[in-house]
Amino acid sequence: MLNAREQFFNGGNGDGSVAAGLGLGIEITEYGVSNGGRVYNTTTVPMTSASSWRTTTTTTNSTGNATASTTPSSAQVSSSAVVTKTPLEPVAEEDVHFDTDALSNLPARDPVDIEFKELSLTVNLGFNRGSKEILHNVNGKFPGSQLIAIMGPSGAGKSTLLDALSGFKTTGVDGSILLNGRRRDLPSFRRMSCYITQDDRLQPLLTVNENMHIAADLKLGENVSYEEKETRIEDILLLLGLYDHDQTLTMRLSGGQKKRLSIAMELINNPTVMFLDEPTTGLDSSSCTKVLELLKKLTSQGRTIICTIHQPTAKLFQIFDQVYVLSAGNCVYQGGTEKLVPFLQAVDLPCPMYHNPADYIIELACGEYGYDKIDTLKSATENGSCLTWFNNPSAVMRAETLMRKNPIPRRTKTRSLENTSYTNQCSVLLRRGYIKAKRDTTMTHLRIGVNIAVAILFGAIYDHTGAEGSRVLDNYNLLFAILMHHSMTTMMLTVLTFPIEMSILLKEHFNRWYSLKAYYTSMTLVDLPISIISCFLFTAIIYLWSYQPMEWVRFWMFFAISLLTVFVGHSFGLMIGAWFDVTNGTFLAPVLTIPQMMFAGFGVTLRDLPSYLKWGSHVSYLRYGLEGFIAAIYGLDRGVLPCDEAPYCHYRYPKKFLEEITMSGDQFWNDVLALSAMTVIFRLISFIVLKAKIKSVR
Ligand SMILES: Nc1ncnc2c1ncn2[C@@H]1O[C@H](COP(=O)(O)OP(=O)(O)OP(=O)(O)O)[C@@H](O)[C@H]1O
Repeated sequence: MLNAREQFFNGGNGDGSVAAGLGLGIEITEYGVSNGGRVYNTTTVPMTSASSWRTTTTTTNSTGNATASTTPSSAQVSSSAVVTKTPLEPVAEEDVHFDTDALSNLPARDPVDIEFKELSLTVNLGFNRGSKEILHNVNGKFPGSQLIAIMGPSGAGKSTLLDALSGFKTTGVDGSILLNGRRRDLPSFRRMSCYITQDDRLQPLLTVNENMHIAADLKLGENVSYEEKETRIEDILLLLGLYDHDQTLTMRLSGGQKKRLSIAMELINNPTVMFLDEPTTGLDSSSCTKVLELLKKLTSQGRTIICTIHQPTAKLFQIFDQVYVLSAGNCVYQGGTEKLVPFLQAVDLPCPMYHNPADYIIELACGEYGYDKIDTLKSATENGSCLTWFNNPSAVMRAETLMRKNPIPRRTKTRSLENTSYTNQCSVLLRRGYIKAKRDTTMTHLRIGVNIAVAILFGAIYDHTGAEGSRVLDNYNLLFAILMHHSMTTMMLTVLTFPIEMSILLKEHFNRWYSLKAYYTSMTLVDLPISIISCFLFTAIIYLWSYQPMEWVRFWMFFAISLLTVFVGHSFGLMIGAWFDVTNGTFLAPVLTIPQMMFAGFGVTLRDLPSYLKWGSHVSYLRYGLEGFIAAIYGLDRGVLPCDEAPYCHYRYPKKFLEEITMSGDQFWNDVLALSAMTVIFRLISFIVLKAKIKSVR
């Protein structure tokens, strides 16, 4: 005899037969018995073709958890198996193929039961605005090896609950979270779990295969052989239907493929608990089904998978084992998906005919049928404490039983959360950075191209200014323009691109791929060659074209100041990019550069600055850059300048020019020191800001 849920989703009549609706669809009727009464619920699922049926065999394991396997064959019925039928998607040529055999190569995990009691989460609303409680003492139990959906209307607190359970959010969290009956030890829990964000934070310029290898090298480390990593990657790609796309750039993948790649990358170290924030958002119904079916398969090996989902269709809803529904931070239902209709009947809020129960409970949770109904549901579920509506309530183990059944988890000696050493992390991240840089049209190609183009433009405008005594002021303008170019281009590029990188950093760092220190070191090192190459090309072109003094020592001094200005600009941009989002960053970067220009000694000489503003010139990196350029071009006792273009040559003697701009031309090493110190200070601040940012989102 089919149970209520199976009949609801299959349209079966209790004997395995299906009520078909003459090609338009199938009418599905669910009925369950609760409190002595019948619950009726019908819905219509469109049917693509009469022949497209797949048989799902649902077996019940010893813990009462349902496991499902899908075959395209005709029904197989055994005493312990219930045969259900679901419409099969038309198989397109490029349709995804999940190789379930590959699943058997992934080591199974010991299931972990998650329980939370009186869980509340309060956020600070900012200075003088007080705080707000988002989760209100909710309770719940997520048994191991199950696919669990956290549902609820928008703003109900789904993501917040997921954040609290995964340990992504720790500030303002109150109450207890138990793993197999014991209080959660966050570091060990983070070692066994992963969090997959709603937006696919993937490296777009790497292929699927490269992304997988980087993840494997970061998560499995040097001790696992290449062959072993390769086998695991192959298995996961086969399992997730990505094997045929392993040479495709991630940015060219479809939404569903990106989602599967996010899952694939986290599967490499085989987590026991997986948290997914809205894995189906932005996907078409077929991709949604594929992603959820895949997750369901993963639970069969002991993994507990918890995802938030907005409002699943009837077809998607049936894939979940258990559902947890929130309304304004309170639990309004917890239990098996098949028990939802009987539950609603039991609380006297029967699901109307032709209504998807998932839709109906959300409507109730939204308060569409009155806010008193929310209170009714909340008290019926005892804010998540009630286990009556679980698929198999008698199989749900109490915390004490779980504690006795599961040994005390081993404590690891290492304090570090990452699986591999700092040097391994740096070398893998450097490799990833190198691949990205090679393909990055903005940070590499455009940057080098812009440097060449601007150098040519400046060269054409300031042709010969470096050698001609009558054009010293033009040359001075050129030096300042070069300075602005070096600082602004790198700064703005960083301000615009770093926030995107930041979101990937947050995800990967939380999932323990690498430490912030390793990330920062590799990021700094990856940028070095690009900065040096683009700066050298620029310097060579402009130096020759504008006829600056043909002395090697002056050339290298000029190049050194240019490069240091690039480093300061990059570090300054990084500081702003780490602190602010793109909008605020693009506004602030130029705004903060203007005072630096004012204090550079270019418009107003350093001598003429009001005494109370003199400090400004000491903190302006443009001042040190300009002074360094002047030392390189007009310092070192440069001789008399030729004056071929004009009869009157005011600055024939460079010393006179130096006097007028109140620069001595012998401060080169001080300027180098000041620029280097500023680079280090800005880098240090950026690191601290990044660290604080990572902490603050939690
Ligand atoms: N840091 C915060 N400061 C203030 N309010 C917050 C903060 N974080 C979350 N909230 C509020 O908490 C409530 C729950 O947010 P949450 O993102 O968990 O909802 P959700 O159910 O996941 O919604 P959605 O489905 O729309 O993503 C919302 O009203 C949200 O505005």
